[in-house]
Amino acid sequence: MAYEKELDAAKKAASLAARLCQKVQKALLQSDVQSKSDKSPVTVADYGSQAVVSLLLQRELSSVLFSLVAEEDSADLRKDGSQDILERITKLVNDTLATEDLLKPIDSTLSTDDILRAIDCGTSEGGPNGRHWVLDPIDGTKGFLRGDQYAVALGLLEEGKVVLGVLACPNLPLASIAGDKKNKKNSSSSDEKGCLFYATIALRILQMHPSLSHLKELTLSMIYPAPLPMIDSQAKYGALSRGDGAIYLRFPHKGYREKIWDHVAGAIVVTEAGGIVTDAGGKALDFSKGKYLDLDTGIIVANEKIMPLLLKAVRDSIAEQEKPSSL
Ligand SMILES: Nc1ncnc2c1ncn2[C@@H]1O[C@H](COP(=O)(O)O)[C@@H](OP(=O)(O)O)[C@H]1O
Ligand SMILES: [Mg+2]
Ligand SMILES: [Mg+2]
Ligand SMILES: [Mg+2]
Repeated sequence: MAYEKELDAAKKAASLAARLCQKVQKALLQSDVQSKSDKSPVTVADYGSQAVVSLLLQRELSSVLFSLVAEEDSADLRKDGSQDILERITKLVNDTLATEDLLKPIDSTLSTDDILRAIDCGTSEGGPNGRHWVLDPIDGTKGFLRGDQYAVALGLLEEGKVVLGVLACPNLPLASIAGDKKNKKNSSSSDEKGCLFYATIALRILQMHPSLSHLKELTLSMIYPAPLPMIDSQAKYGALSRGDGAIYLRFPHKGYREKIWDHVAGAIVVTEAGGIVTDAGGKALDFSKGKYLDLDTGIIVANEKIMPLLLKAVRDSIAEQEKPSSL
């Protein structure tokens, strides 16, 4: 199978990073001193997750050329007064790595400098040539803070195309989130949470992986339309890929520039499940332009039956809004 080694490494990295995030989210929710405006636990988890993925991918793949386009960088951690937070992140990463029975064990305790370096491996600009890993260490920061949905989203670009994606969604129920009673009645696992979606190009049949026991893996099939509750992060792409819903429309405010790490992993998970991801003009997303997506108006995700009608409805609606008012 193409990308087998890369997929194994990516699943392991995203699962382990998700474990780190779960630990921080649990502590955040249990903390008496928690205040809604306190963003520091998110920061710790974002940096920690990015360091874990960066370290794991490099150890498992040991390739000379390693390019990672990731959301976070270490600039703030290098400023005066950041030593405490950096030490917290370093401990968190070391503790997380120590819990894993890694094929190639991380042999020594990592220093704060090792952590800074691992985070800064993610400063690649991406682009149309070669291989680039793309990481959102915590997608859905708002959901994470609320104790709700978030995802560790990791993808691989080859010559500008997405060839692999992994979405670890620790809080996403295994059962459909569509409120579909028929679906839930037959499921003994409706209270279980934690999903790992993954796809490589042209891999449609997915298997269980025993070493990833804390996140269940899911076979993808994008078929059933149903209304979904609002959820944060690329867990939306995961939910659509398994048929919880059939349409995802994302129309940010004018001038907002979408980043590739918010869509790479989700896009391949959906397309390999038989769905389509385009911009409002019906063009496939182009991940080859660097960190940002250059797209027309918004992002539309649907299955192939609905897509033509949906695109027309979106275009009509945009045209209607742009019509000069008769008043
Ligand atoms: N005003 C805005 N419009 C659209 N997307 C935004 C936004 N502000 C932030 N985002 C991006 O949307 C992502 C969350 O997506 P969603 O809204 O689907 O949960 C955020 O990822 P992070 O949480 O990784 O920063 C962030 O990159
Ligand atoms: Mg994001
Ligand atoms: Mg993020
Ligand atoms: Mg962010």
